[in-house]
Amino acid sequence: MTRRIWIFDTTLRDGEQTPGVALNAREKLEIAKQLAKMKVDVIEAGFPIASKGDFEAVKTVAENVKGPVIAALARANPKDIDTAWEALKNSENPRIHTFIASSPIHMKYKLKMTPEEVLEAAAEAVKRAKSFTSDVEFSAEDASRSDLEFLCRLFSVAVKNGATVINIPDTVGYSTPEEFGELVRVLREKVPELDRVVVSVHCHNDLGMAVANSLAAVKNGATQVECAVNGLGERAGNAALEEIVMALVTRKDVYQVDVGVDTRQIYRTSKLVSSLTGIFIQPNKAIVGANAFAHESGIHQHGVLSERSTYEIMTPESIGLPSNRIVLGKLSGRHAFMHRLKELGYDLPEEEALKAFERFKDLADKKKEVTDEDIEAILGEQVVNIPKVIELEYFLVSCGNQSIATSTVRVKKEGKVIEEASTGDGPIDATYKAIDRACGINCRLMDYSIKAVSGGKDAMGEVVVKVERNGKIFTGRGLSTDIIEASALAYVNALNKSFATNGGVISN
Ligand SMILES: CC(=O)SCCNC(=O)CCNC(=O)[C@H](O)C(C)(C)COP(=O)(O)OP(=O)(O)OC[C@H]1O[C@@H](n2cnc3c(N)ncnc32)[C@H](O)[C@@H]1OP(=O)(O)O
Ligand SMILES: CC(C)C(=O)C(=O)O
Repeated sequence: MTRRIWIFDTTLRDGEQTPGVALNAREKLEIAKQLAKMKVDVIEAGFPIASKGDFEAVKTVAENVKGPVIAALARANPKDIDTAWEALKNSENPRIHTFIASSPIHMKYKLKMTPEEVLEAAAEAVKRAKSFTSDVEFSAEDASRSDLEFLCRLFSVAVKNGATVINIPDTVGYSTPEEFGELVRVLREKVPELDRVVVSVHCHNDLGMAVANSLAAVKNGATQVECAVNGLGERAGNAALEEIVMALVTRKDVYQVDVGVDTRQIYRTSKLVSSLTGIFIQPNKAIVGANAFAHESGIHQHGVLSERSTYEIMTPESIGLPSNRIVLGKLSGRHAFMHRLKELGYDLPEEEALKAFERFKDLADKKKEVTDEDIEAILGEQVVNIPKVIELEYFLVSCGNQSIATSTVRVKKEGKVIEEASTGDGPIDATYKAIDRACGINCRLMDYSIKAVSGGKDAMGEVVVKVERNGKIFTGRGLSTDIIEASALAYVNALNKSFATNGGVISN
């Protein structure tokens, strides 16, 4: 039989210690309900002595969230413990979590207590908590920097006085995985009482090793892992719940343990926590970052499109994401582009598709991400194949709120390169007049419209113009990340259509 690991979620307690985060009772309840839906084993709802608001929040969670154990934190003193119980007492599964520091630094400078006094306070705290509930967790704060013999005595005292969960925190994220795994192993060996209780770990991420340390602890017999959604927590945060769970699930061959978490709720939980705490998730964050299941480079895209497991070690569906993402950009290749064309419903002859691919690559050089709208726009331009009697080679505009707009354009016309300049009512009018001069024509702009056809600051602008020449109206369309270029291209496109009706001849 495989060992079952308890997932103890501390998003609402240590997670709330993230600088800048404060959750009210309603927000804590919403997150707690989602954590229960995700089937975590324990929800640490808060630290009731901290404030009236946190007391109310823990009480609200305790009274309304069914399923997981609801824990509340308390220092090793009667008032904290009584207050924690007052907040928890209506829960169907209440746990008091009491703690005291055990390292020489913390005992001397912070608590100003001798080791014997700490032992005494721990024993009293656990006893008092036990008078309220059978489920009592005891933590030795800064355990990883404590004297081993003292830590063994402290844990032994806590269990003898009724603790049912013993937690070993790496409070300042100082341990390495080898050291921390060894600490768990040695404690289990030296403190026989630990056989009767849940052995828990609580790792901080100051050196970026919280998850690795927690997993090393699991390898060495820990049966509960304390963690927070999105890795929230004091300073650099706690071990990230989603990383712990997915590591245990994905590498079951290594850890050989089970968890009760419904992993398909991970993504939704992460989003909810991010939006209620206001702490944004970095795109390359493991499991829940926007890029965790996105593929941008051609070789990877080709691999994933042929067989997902080439570059995906877990499925996006397993964390509740509908699908992976093929991001089209300058590093993408033909396979991914053709695949997207098919998804968009285009079945182009190979030659056309390759032409579109070239245009896509040109655009991708100017733009971070090429969206579906960009591709639609590229194809829209390409399908209407107008002979290019004139081509815009170059333009330069100068304008400002205190100066007259001037535009210089270089146009290739019937094989010849012509440069002209003009002033105008704004940069676009000046550019259109300069193009007219270069072509030796006169036409009237009847209509002009512009819209963004994709999102973001680097959105493509699509300009549509209606131009009147010799009594006929021609529509032109231009597309670029630069709106003046889009405007000039639309105008040139309309002119080329007008020349096409005249057998490709430019006449006024
Ligand atoms: C490692 C962790 O994450 S522990 C949890 C940390 N979380 C928090 O601190 C958030 C909530 N905290 C608070 O709201 C406040 O700090 C309170 C309400 C707990 C205490 O506030 P105050 O009474 O104003 O004390 P303050 O925070 O300044 O100092 C902490 C006091 O608790 C004592 N203390 C710290 N840990 C413990 C402990 N585990 N058991 C007993 N006493 C403790 C300190 O020695 C200090 O005592 P002193 O006032 O006699 O010098
Ligand atoms: C209270 C304990 C578990 C803690 O948060 C820590 O040591 O980091």
